[in-house]
Amino acid sequence: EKNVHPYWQQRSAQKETESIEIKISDECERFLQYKGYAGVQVSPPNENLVIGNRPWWERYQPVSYKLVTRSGNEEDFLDMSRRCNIVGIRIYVDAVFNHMTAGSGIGTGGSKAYYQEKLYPDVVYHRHHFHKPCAITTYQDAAVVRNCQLKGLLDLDQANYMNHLIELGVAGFRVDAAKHMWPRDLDYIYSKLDNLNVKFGFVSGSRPFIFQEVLDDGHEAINKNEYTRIGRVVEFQVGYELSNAFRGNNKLTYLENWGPAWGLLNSDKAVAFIDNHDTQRNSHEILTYKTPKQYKMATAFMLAHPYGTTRVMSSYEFDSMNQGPPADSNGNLISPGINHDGTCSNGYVCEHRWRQIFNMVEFRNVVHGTDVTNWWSDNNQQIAFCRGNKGFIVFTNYGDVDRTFQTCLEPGIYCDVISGVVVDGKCTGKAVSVVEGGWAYIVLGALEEDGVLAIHTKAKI
Ligand SMILES: O=C(/C=C/c1ccc(O)c(O)c1)N[C@@H](Cc1ccc(O)cc1)C(=O)NCCCOc1c(-c2ccc(O)c(O)c2)oc2cc(O)cc(O)c2c1=O
Repeated sequence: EKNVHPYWQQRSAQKETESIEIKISDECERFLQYKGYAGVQVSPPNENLVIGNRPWWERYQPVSYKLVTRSGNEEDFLDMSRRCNIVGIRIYVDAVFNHMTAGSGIGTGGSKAYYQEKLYPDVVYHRHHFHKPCAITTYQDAAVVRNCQLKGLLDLDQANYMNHLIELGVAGFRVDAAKHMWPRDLDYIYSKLDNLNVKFGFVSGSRPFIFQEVLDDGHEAINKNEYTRIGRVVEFQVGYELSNAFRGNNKLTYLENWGPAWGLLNSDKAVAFIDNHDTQRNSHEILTYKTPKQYKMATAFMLAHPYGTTRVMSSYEFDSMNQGPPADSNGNLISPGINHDGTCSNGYVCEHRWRQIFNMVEFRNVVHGTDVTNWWSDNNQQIAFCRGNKGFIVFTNYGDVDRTFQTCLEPGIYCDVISGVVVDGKCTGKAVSVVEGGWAYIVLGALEEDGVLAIHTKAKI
């Protein structure tokens, strides 16, 4: 609280009535800034259709671009943007502008929108703005995928919504359903976007960071490479292939050439991630918090490897019966509580607060700019590698590791940042002794809580 203006101290005093967006402000100040996170991607902040049982996907049914949802209103959004940017945490908005909700009788919008007649009084659209209604009957014809309605959703394009968010201090956008929009249309929209707002600490002339959701399993007419010229693309293959490997369906040793050799986009064009809001609920292959050991190993590998700009998921618990966010009987969202051990309560998973994950965020920051060197494997399910002379990591997905490794590090005692943290110059988890020449004897049992051990120069005691 020491470096927070009294206004904000008074604000954060209001506990229970706080919106989700205010809670994100709190999290930026009390946690994210100290763990080396660079930003937060927030759920669509624009008004959405209210659907009876509040499914998670109602947030992807736009009714207007008014910044009012169950997560908060425009004032809350500005509070979040100000307080997070002050401590160096950027805000990225999940922008849904391919379509408006078709309503189609599945809900009631707050702004008197008339979906069937396609009149949205709170936005500038009218009938002639919409594509002729045709259903997406195939993903093998690019024109159909882009010109027809996605499952009854209405098509539109639009940029002033994003400029309003840029004015409020947003650093960039996840472009939802980009696959359903022509690259040239998106290029035109992006060209209309303002530079980032210097009042929030951005360097003058900075451009919004754009990352486009293009669900491309490699078997459809539309190819993710069509979008890399105009912005970054979220690389689903990262989550797919790392889930496959750490589930034991592929040998870890094959990860030696991880990157474009695996069919992945070039590193500077990719946003790498394991799971997202959609794959958590609709993919059976991609790992989630529900398989914690493998999930942490896949996330650790993604963060330890230089590939891409990485995104960590932070979830709330769900099951097939209740896929939506924690809410009370009136539908008001319940915010996460923070337990004494730093984990979240009230039905939130908060993977970003798991020690093995936030410590690997620090690992990634410490080794930034170095290459993967000294790759080792047992030709099967055990691998290890250095990142320059800054970090070393070892994985076992089968069998015990019990041997000496070249860690590429200076001699000394290093704390394993997976099994513990460094507190007052001591390791709460394992300690690794590196001798002259960088050699260290390391034990990592197959049955331990985590199948990873990682050390780096900032964890030296
Ligand atoms: O399951 C869902 C929502 C899924 C979804 C939502 C946001 C995403 O970012 C996403 O990737 C998926 N929606 C449910 C319910 C629904 C919603 C709208 C509707 O008109 C009909 C039904 C559903 O069963 N959807 C049909 C299968 C999922 O088809 C959707 C896809 C989608 C799926 C696979 C693809 O290869 C692809 O290119 C797009 O993207 C959306 C994006 C949206 O912004 C809003 C949507 O409704 C959807 C969306 O329905």
